Amino acid sequence: MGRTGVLLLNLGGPDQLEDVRPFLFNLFSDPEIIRLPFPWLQKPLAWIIATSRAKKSQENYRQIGGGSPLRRITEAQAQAIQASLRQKGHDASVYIGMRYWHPFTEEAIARIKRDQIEKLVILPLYPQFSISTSGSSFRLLEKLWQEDPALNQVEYTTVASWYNRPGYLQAMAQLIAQELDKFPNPDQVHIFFSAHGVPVSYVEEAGDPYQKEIEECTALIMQTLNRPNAHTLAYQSRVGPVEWLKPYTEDALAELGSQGVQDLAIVPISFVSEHIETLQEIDIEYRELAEESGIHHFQRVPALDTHPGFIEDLADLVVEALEAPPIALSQVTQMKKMVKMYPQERWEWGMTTAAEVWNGRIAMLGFIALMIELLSGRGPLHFVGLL
Ligand SMILES: C=CC1=C(C)c2cc3[nH]c(cc4nc(cc5[nH]c(cc1n2)c(C)c5CCC(=O)O)C(CCC(=O)O)=C4C)c(C)c3C=C
Ligand SMILES: [Fe+2]
Ligand SMILES: [Fe+2]
Repeated sequence: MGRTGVLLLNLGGPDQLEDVRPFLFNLFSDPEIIRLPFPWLQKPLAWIIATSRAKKSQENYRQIGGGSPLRRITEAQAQAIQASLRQKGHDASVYIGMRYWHPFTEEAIARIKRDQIEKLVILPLYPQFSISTSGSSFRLLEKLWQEDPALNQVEYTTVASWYNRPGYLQAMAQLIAQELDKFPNPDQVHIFFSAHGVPVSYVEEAGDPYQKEIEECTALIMQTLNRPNAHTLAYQSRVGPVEWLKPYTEDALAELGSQGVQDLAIVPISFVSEHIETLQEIDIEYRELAEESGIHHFQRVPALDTHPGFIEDLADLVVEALEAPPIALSQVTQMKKMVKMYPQERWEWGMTTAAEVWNGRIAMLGFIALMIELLSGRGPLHFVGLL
């Protein structure tokens, strides 16, 4: 067998406060994160949102030590997977490809080429598939493959999602059980699954399987845990004025508090590492909100990070993927049936030339209004909290 590699895909996060604004710019420049009918608007809008959000976001990163721990944790996960693969007799090199910050996916691909990797497993570190996460990274890789004929020499396979793996479910159940057992009455504790949200339109219009996979994952974890506790699933980290998946975490916490729930264990479910949304949003903001709502005992279940059972399961997943027939990047997006990734075939309201002209005029007016709002500090986007 030739040289083997594993490419771990992840989001990336700012290493220091100065990185926050360019990191946000990269994130909002991604059409899978903000979907605009006019590609030429993408970068100016990304610049505006990144610039206006940077201060608030920097403050959040300051509260967790001045940067994201994501790179450090992902590197530890990569090393642990590599070591586990070696123990299983597979001499593979593990690479990290982040979508919005260093080490970028492009850098990982350059290393893979330099090391003359012949067989590659592409493995997102997101248990569930979303257009906005794994989908965005797959799309970028598709583009890199199209642009560089040398990559055709790499025989690769792709893993779309893996939220139903027994080893992952057991590791999650074990971490939850450990947290429940810290309470005086473990069976009375309400288990609160908090998933990262996405806009409703991703699921209902674009066919993102994310919500379905999150719901199935929650049910499977509860089944594996095999305890009598009540549980809730809600969605956190909403950005912008559009409707996101509901219930929102803040509303569901307030509702449970008003129902008299006092003991609660919150489980971050869409991400396998500690990051800004566990360390800041849950540990600081939601904790405060829960306490105000009367939930006096609020424990957060830690992220998996380098949990040995979890790492071993990912290493097994890599071995299985190497032995199974290869899955192409294009197949992965088709497998998630109906998923329409940007650019969409044609926007309904852009079918006629007249409509195109009007769409352009409206977009230009919107852009001017946005600039005025940014300069004046007043306007509808400030009102709804986006700026
Ligand atoms: C599975 C997890 C994630 C989904 C789904 C997701 C969708 C999504 N995110 C934004 C906007 C932002 N995300 C930000 C940070 C961030 N997002 C995830 C995970 C998912 N995002 C993680 C792990 C992180 C943190 C990385 C780190 O630094 O530790 C941010 C920046 C932080 C902030 O300013 O709040 C934004 C903005 C959208 C719009 C979206 C779906 C469309
Ligand atoms: Fe996000
Ligand atoms: Fe957030």
